[in-house]
Amino acid sequence: MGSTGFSWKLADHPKLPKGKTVAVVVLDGWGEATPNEYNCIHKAETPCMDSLKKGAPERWRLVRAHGTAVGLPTEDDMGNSEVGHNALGAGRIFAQGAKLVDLALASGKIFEGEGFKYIKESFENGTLHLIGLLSDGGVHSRLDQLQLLLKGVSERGVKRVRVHILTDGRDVLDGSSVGFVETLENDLANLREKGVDARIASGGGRMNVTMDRYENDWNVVKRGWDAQVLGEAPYKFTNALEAVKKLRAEPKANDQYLPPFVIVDESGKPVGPIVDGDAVVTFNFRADRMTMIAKALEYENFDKFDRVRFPKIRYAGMLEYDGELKLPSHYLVSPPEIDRTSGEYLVYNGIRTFACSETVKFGHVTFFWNGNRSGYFNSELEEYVEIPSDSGITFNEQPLMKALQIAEKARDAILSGKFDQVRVNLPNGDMVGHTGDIEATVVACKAADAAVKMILDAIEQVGGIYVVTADHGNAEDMVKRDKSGKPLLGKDGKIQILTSHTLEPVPIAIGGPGLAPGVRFRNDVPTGGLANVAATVMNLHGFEAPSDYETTLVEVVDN
Ligand SMILES: O=C(O)[C@@H](CO)OP(=O)(O)O
Ligand SMILES: [Mn+2]
Ligand SMILES: [Mn+2]
Repeated sequence: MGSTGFSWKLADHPKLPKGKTVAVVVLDGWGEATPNEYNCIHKAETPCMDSLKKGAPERWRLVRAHGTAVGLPTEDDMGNSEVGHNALGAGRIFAQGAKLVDLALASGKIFEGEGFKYIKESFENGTLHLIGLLSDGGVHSRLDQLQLLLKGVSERGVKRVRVHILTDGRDVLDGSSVGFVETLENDLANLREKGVDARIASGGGRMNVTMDRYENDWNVVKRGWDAQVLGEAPYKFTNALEAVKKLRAEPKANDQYLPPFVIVDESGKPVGPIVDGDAVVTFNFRADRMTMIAKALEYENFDKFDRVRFPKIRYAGMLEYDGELKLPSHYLVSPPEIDRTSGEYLVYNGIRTFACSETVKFGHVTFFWNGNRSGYFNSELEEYVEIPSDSGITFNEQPLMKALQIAEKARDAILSGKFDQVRVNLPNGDMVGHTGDIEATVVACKAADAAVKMILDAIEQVGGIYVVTADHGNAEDMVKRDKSGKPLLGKDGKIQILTSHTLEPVPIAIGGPGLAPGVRFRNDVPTGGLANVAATVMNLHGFEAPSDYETTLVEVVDN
C-alpha cells in the first residue's frame, strides 16, 4: 500500500481466531543461562516457568534481547528495559539513543543543531553544567560520549564547565566509580591546560541522587537539585576523587547509593552552583530517569519540592525525553521516532487493553511499550494501572516487591472479560538483581514465578492465551566472568558481583486453552529477537501484522 493509502486496519489472520483474551507477561531481567550457583533463576523454585520450558518444546524458545537486535550500537551492549520494551511494543528495530548520539558526535551534527546553538549562547558569559551518569554502562549514558561532548564544547568557545556526576555501580561493577572519576579528572585537567576552567562540581549515587523515575520519590531529585543548583549537600570535599573514595568507606555507601556531595574551594565555597545565565545539559540519552530532573530544570510552575531558587538558564537534554510533553524543549539529538506501535494498531482494531506494573516499572509497559509515548491512545479502550512501589528502600529488603498485587490486578482484569489484552511487567528479577544480593534475588525470582502462575491460572479459566517473555537478562547471572566464563575474583579474593543486565537471550513461551492446536514456533527465525514478539502477539489476537514489522515467530500447522 502506498503512503497515501495508509490504514490502521489490520488484515484478518487467515487461520487464527479473534476474541481470545491474551495475557502478555514480561519478566523484567529474566535471561536464560547455564545453571550454576550464580544463576538465581536456576537456584529459585520456579515451577511455573520450568513447566513452560519443559512442557511444550514447540511453544518455548529463546529470543535475542541485546545488541543490534534491539537497536544498540554493538553486540557487546547488554539489553535494557527501554530498548527491550520499545522492541517488544513496536515490532521493529529502531536505532536507539546510544547509537543516535554516537552518530551525531561522529558526524559533528550534534554541534550544528538547534539545541547546541541554544546553549552556546551562554558560553561567553556563563558556565556550562553537564549533569549525568558517569560510567561506560551504555544503558543511560556513556563516558566516551561525555568526553567527546567536552572536547566539542571546548573547541567551540566554552569558558567554564562544571560536571555534576552521578556514580553508577548498577550498569557497571560497584567500585568502578573511582576509575571513572580519575579518567574524568584527567580530561578536565587537560581542558584546564587549554584555558577552559573545567571542574567537577557535585556528585552522588544514581539511586540516591537525581535519577529516580516515574515519580517514585521526588526526594531523590531534590537531593540532586540541592547539590547541583544550590551548592548544598551534607558532604563537602575539595576534590571528587577523595569524595567518592571517602564516602565509599564511610558511611560505606556503594556507588549506586553514594550520598550527595558538593566540591568546595579552599574557603568552603561550592565551586559550581547553577546560576542565572548558565547553560545546563543533562547528558544521559535514556529518558525514564531524566524526565523528573528535566521538569525541575525547565518548568516555571513546579510544586514537587521547594527549589528555593529557580535560576534562569538555557537547558538542553542530550535527547528529547518525552515527545508528548515536548520535554525538554531543547535537546542536542533527536530521539528515535518510534511510530505505529503494536499498541496503537491494536487499539485502532478494537482490542481493549489493560496494562499494569508497579511504579518502578510502570512506564516500561506503557511509555516504553508505546514508543516513548505517555498516556492512552484511546481511553475508552485502555486502562493502565500503577501499583505504588515502596520508596526509600533497596529492593533486596523487599524482594517480593508488588508481584502478587500486580498478578491480582491482571487476574481480575482477565476474569472481568473487559479486556482482550492484559499486559504486565513483573520487576523482581531485575530490581533485586541490581542490588547484587544473591539470596534476595532467589526469593525475588520465586515471587515472579508465583505471579506468572496466578496470571496463567486466570487465562486457563477464561480459555485465553498467554505469552510469557522477558526484556533482557539480569538475575540469571550474578557474577562477573572472564572471557572463558570463569567467575572473576576481586582484589579481596571474593567473586565480583554483577549488578548489571547481561547479554543473555530471554525465553518466550506461548500457550493456554485458547491457543489453536496447530500453533507453534517456526524454526526458520533462528535469530529472532524481542522485535519479533509484536507480530506474534498480533497473530494471537487474530490479526496479520503490518508488512514492515519484524516477522512473527509462530506458524499454524494443520493437525
Ligand atoms: O534501573 C535502570 O535504570 C536500568 C539499569 O540502568 O534497568 P532497566 O533497564 O531494567 O530499567
Ligand atoms: Mn528491564
Ligand atoms: Mn534493570
